[in-house]
Amino acid sequence: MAPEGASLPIIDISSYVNPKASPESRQETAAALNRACIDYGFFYLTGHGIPESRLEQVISLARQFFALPLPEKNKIKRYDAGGPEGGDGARGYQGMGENVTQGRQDHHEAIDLYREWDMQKDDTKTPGTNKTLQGPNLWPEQPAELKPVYLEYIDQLQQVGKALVHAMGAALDLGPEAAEGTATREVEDEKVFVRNTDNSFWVMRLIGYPKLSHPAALDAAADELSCGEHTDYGCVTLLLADPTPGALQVLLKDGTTWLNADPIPGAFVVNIGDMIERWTNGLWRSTRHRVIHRGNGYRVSVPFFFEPNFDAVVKPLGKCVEKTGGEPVHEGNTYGEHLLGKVFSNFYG
Ligand SMILES: O=C(O)CCC(=O)C(=O)O
Ligand SMILES: [Fe+2]
Repeated sequence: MAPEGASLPIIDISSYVNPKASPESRQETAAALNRACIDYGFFYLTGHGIPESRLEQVISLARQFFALPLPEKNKIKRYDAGGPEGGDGARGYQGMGENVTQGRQDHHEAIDLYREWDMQKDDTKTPGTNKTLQGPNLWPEQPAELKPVYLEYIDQLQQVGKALVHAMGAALDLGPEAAEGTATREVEDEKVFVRNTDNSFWVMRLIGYPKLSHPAALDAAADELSCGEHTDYGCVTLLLADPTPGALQVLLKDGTTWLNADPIPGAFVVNIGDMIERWTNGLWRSTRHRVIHRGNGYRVSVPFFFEPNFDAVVKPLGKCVEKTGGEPVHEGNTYGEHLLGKVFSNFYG
């Protein structure tokens, strides 16, 4: 385990949320962010402007949903794409143990929400069925406030995501924003991530973790995992979790030390995903993490995955290739292709 008292860095993003902030304050934020991304790939995010009361409401509504009887939760069950139930293989409620990471069952249940499909639909399907990801979100009827509160929260999160990826572009020293009219999606200036996420194909998971019946001793490999070891496959994750300590653990760069990422009230736990690792040509790594819920209560977390646009081409940025020795780690493909590959392999399969 990590030395007692060790903790992830804290990044205050207010200088990028506030349009009037000084260049000096932005520079300071960008420098701190660069260090956090190099050293950890994980950090706490404060100064985002979403009130703590809203964060508490989001957790409480998710908790109320998971406390419902199973038949009620199964009203929004996720079904395979193309089937008679009208599922799209991705959206909806997933029961306990359906999620698999590295071939092992995870001990959690979840609702998965995605950006609504606003691109052309594949019309080669049988009428009344959906292609993968092309169905509507399945919102629970109960609790009734969940949908309106979450829709507003998702709008707020996208603003935070935008400020954060802007700061990331600055932290990589990609250069000032290109002149208006010349800034296409391919231009690699400090706004490159902002433009390639301006129609973010975001994902949100509401996750419920019951108490494990055979949790491992603190240092041992776990018998039962709440969520197995993985990296996140997208851009940046803004995680909101209830106060349960000791559940989320982050693997430090030494490759052996697990650090508890215990929640700080009002802050998000943020981590970078595989798309940022690819864009930065490995300068910033997506960090491995896992969940082993050893407490007695029922733990709730709500990660928001702020992802690239579905059609964004994600390939190593020239400046990052230069800084890392000149060999690109990937030839590039669209985020949509990458995501579909994940959906078909049960994500962390
Ligand atoms: O519940 C958590 O703390 C983290 C969940 C997670 O890592 C994920 O959903 O990718
Ligand atoms: Fe994760």
